[in-house]
Amino acid sequence: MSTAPRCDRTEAWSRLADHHAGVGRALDLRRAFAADAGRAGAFSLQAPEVFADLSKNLWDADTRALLLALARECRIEQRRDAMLAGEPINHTEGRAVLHTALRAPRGVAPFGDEVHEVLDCMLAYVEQVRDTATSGIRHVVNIGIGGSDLGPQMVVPALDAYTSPALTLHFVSNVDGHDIAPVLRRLDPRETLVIVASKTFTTQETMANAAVARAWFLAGYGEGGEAAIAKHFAATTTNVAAAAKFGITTTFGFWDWVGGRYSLWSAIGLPIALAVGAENFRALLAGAHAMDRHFAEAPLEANLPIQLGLLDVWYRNFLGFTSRSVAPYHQGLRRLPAYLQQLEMESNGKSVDLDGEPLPFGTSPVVWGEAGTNGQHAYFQMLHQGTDVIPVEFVAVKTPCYRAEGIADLPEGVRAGLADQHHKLLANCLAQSQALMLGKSTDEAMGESAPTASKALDAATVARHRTFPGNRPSTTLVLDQLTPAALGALIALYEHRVFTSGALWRINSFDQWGVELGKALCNQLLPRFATGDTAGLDGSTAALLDRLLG
Ligand SMILES: O=P(O)(O)OC[C@H]1O[C@](O)(CO)[C@@H](O)[C@@H]1O
Repeated sequence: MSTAPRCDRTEAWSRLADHHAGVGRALDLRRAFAADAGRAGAFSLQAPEVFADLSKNLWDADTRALLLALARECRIEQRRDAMLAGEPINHTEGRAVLHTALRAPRGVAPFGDEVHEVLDCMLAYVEQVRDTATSGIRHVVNIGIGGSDLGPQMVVPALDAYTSPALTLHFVSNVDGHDIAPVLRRLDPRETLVIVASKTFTTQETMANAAVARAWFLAGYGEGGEAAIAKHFAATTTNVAAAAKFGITTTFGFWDWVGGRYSLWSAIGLPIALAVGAENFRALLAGAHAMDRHFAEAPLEANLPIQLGLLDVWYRNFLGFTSRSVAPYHQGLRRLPAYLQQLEMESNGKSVDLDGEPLPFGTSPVVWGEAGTNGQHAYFQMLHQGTDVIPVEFVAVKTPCYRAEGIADLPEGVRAGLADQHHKLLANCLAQSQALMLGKSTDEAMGESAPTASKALDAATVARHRTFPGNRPSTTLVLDQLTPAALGALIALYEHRVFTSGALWRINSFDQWGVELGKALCNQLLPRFATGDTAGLDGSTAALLDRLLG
């Protein structure tokens, strides 16, 4: 276990506290930009595939220098290297954390051969299935939850431009039958491949859905159904024996050193590879690997994941911000906030350090968001004028990319309309970060006409309602295009950023004991749904059970 100090026990932490008490908490972005024409450049970083404008954040050169000193005192580089070398840094489960090995070129990483054997095998299978004229498969249903669902569910629409029109992907995760029933209702078992994705192959939701899918398949397939399961079901799991017991013979394995929320690069990525093909899946891995190299090799001053992680610590522990909103201005990235919720909140939602000592400071922020511009018409009101300051992370993509067969045939007028929409999208993205920062003073509001304001109110009252405090921080990440490589790099960037804040907080970012209690209580409650027995339950749970069964 790392002996590196916890962030709050370092000299840099005390210096940051002093800095915060002085200029650090009073930084005004408008004044900072006015005083420094070079601020945008000084606080921008280029990492592989991802450019980051960090200049609209509430920090200055001193803040950044102190945060970098904090990172060094917490031995961030040694801790990173320990992870990359395969040391068992997930000490509560005695496991290494080696998702980076899944995207390293052959021969480079620990376990490289084994990883590439499975990858080659999986991608050969992918190409067979994608030859739909021969395979007869037109639909793929991925059954999995959490890390066995969110990654593929986020990546497949993001890479829509690269997907095959011959295969349609469906995702089922919830134990609620309202998830699987509408999916299966529309499908023909003879044209369907069901993937049962579960690291453990014991997860209640996934096992229940897999059993329903199996029953649906056998009922719909008719004669020869049992034998056809070999062709129409595949499993992605570390528990190959359990998959075999379920009756699945096509299995792609992975290893206990791949955390569920870090697993889209492993066999759990099978639905992604089926959607975009082997070459594009390899490009996704290569993009992530490029970001891994950046994380491993760039000096801290130029290291984007580390700087993002440091900003997260600054915001959470010094400025007291409890949440961060993610606004991808690309409809294909609409599931990115949900994906990041698991990545960050399951990793860093911890309240004891590596030694099990309670932490005296906050850890994971709430991560939430929605694709722009949709979020603007929902919760951005609160971001601009609410009482809480919530840093926003914008993701913008310079060049749009549509699935060729859909767009090339479209009339010129439609294509011109799409190009115009893209500029509107990007203008909205920039305008939101500008508005958050610039705000609008009451005097400015007084000077403007407000034709829709009630005539019953005096001008000063109306102006106070139309005032924006401004000085609200944001980061803007820019990708040139949402290619498989760019998406791989973006996801890896987030993984390493979560590692960085977790390492400074000296927590184990790679276990998830917090999900266990609810699972155990659910298993205790379940038999009561058959018997109606409420004996020994707390009053609320007993009354709710009665109501649900009555
Ligand atoms: O892949 P499995 O084993 O079905 O687990 C699914 C998910 O359940 C969790 O264990 C808890 O939510 C996640 O960490 C994991 O991604």
